[in-house]
Amino acid sequence: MATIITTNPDPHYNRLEEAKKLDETKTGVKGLVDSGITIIPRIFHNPPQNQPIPIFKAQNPKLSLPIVDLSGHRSMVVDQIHRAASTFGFFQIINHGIPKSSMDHMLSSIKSFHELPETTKMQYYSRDTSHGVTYFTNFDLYKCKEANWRDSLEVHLGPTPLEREYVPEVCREALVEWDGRVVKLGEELMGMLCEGLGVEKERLKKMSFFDKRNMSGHYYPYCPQPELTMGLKWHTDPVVLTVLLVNEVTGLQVKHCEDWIDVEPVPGGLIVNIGDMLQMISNDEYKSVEHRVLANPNRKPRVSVPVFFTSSMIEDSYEPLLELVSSEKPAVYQKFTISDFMNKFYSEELQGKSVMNTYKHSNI
Ligand SMILES: O=C(O)CCC(=O)C(=O)O
Ligand SMILES: [Fe+2]
Repeated sequence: MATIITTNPDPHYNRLEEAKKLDETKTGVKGLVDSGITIIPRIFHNPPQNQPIPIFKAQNPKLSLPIVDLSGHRSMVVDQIHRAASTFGFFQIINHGIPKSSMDHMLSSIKSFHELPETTKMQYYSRDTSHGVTYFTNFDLYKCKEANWRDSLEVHLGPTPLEREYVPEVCREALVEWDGRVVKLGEELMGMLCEGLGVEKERLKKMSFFDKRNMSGHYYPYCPQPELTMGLKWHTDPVVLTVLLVNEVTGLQVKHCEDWIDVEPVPGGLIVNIGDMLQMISNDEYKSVEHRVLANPNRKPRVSVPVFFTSSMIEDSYEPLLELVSSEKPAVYQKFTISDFMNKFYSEELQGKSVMNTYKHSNI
């Protein structure tokens, strides 16, 4: 029989009660910090083997993510993006056409939301996403083994038009503007990613593979014991593509050849990463790569704003594109629907790549 390793020697620790207690404060992790705690609750403790060691240092400081200058010659840009997406699964882009002022406005609006007076912010706290706007801590709080030191505001932007009245006023204007800009950029990136694969972008459009977008406004407050927990545990994104805006507080790490590498955000740049669904339909040509965020040891909060692109046709079947399948490179994945994929994703805690792997053909 397998030995069950428990890191919980405290007989009084009750995970569910601790989760409930945190949830009922409706002020998330930031609320804990504001209450002046210096010892983090047990629910945030990672087992020693999952704690980031050496703390705050990547294992391979010499490696860094490719930086792609979108103002370069198109064929060169397509080639660079193709290479980055097939290896790191992550890259940074500069000269992407979104003004710095718009990026700063988006980041400061998300920061302002999380720093609203508790009584105002609490009104948005919920685990019900039906209005398309929710503020919460740890979407998988009741399922995860250990919680992350992070709070989030989640907004469903499209294709169903955003219900503006549900969006907190402090970030409404910035968000609507960001959405408009990021949709254009996402389309442009997807076009180049398709070109790199030799696939017509119209094919994906017809499949509605890229028509939906969700935004998260994450806030990683100061953590008094950052060596014991994570800002966000390692995972891959269960979407097609992610365009990520971050402030200057570092913490994001990307896995590359068994090493964790630090992402040093380029001023004015954006981070782009391939999601599981693009890896699957590209028949493993593009890679959806594991990443994580360290708990923030700085007094200054870390703010990040990913926009996740995915499909709204949740009952349609998707599979590796026929153009990318041959006798030398047979289809790696079976057909999948977004609804089945997401049900599997939400039934587990956010850790690992297990969902994508469940669709692998058994002979691969
Ligand atoms: O905060 C970050 O930089 C990354 C967030 C992320 O990976 C996610 O929300 O999926
Ligand atoms: Fe992610």
